Amino acid sequence: MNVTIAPSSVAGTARAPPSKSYTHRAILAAGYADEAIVRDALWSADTRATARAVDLFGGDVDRRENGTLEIEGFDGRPEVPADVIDCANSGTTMRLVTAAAALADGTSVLTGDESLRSRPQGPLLEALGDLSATAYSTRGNGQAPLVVTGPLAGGDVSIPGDVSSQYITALLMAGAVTEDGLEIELETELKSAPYVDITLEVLADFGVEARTTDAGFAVDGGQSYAPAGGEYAVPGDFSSISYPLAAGAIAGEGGVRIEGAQPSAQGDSAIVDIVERMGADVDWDREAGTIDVSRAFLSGIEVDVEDTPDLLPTIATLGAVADGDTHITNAEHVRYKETDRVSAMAEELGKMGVETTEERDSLTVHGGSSELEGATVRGRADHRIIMALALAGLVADGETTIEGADHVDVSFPGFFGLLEELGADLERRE
Ligand SMILES: O=C(O)C1=C[C@@H](OP(=O)(O)O)[C@@H](O)[C@H](O)C1
Ligand SMILES: C=C(OP(=O)(O)O)C(=O)O
Repeated sequence: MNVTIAPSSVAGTARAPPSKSYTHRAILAAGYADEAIVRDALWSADTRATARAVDLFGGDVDRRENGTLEIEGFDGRPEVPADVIDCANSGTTMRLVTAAAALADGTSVLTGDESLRSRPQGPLLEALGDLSATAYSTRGNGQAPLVVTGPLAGGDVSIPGDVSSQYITALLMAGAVTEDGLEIELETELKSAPYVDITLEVLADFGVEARTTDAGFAVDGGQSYAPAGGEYAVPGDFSSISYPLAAGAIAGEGGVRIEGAQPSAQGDSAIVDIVERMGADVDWDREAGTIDVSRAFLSGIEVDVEDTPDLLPTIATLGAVADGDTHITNAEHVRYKETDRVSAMAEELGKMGVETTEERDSLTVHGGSSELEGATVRGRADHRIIMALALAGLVADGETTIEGADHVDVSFPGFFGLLEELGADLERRE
């Protein structure tokens, strides 16, 4: 699907979709449990991949009409899957499920789409191999397809922290049901650290204790997953909220209200502060979970995305509209996502007349020098690139066509419907 957006202003109320990160963890935690109910779950291409893995491990994820997931777990002991586990486009699924597969008494095979088969899995495979499992890449390049043979007893392991925090999440979630537990030593500084905080929060909500240590993290073995009252509810997604929030800041003449924005462990709630620092008029009522934003004159700022890699595409678009330079630093790990998002935003915004300076670890967007020009841009099969370019289309001069826009299904299936409801003038073509 291609989407063409004409210059538009936006106004009205947007409901935040449920958090993708919390949903993945809740589905898998329910899998590790005997049974659990997960309310307000995100049902998207990525979270369906995690649900499929739980099914293949011998659990059963049943989605009711109201969106509630009734999950029968595999009770800490995954079966050897009867089929290859297809993680589709989801890095979170592949990392979390690789560690779960290492608990099975036999061999699992994991694969994914072309993008996922190019992302780094090596450090996690090595960590599992250093424990009692066997884990390797079929091509010997640290990328999927992956073959994992368990079982895993637990022990001490070390792993880099600057490639993906998902390795830590994966080890902590699996470690809790090993015999001996896991002591995880970080070999390098941890990037994307708030995602491990999300994990610790979900584990605690499922009655599992894990902790930070001087060297990294630790989890005792022999624990059971069970949420209080048998139920768990997923909060709203701040990475997704970044798009209507930025739309309001650049094109929200009538003001945009976002609902479902209760505080949680998500580092990406930093987007509220970022748009405010750029000069937008923002009011976040944390108790009510509402954010009100309206259009204002924006100025470029410096933003460190070490903790918040998924915000880079949104910040790049905000920087393109703002006056002056927006300097996005600590961004190397943003190159290991569905696409190399640093280059992708530099190149696609470049087609719209925006000048950028790209370095290995940073992106500077030289905003405000001239008006954005409508252009045909490539979505690069990356949901966040597509959504960030759609924002640019709201304020560009002339029409902007985003090729391959269907991939928003990965994290925000209702994205274009929501933009339309807010008043955006857009057309979909199959
Ligand atoms: O654990 C998670 O839910 C995620 C962790 C982050 O990845 P990295 O830890 O690989 O940076 C983030 O980019 C991804 O969208 C979701
Ligand atoms: C990088 C992302 O997710 P994942 O790592 O799960 O593919 C994302 O949602 O931006």
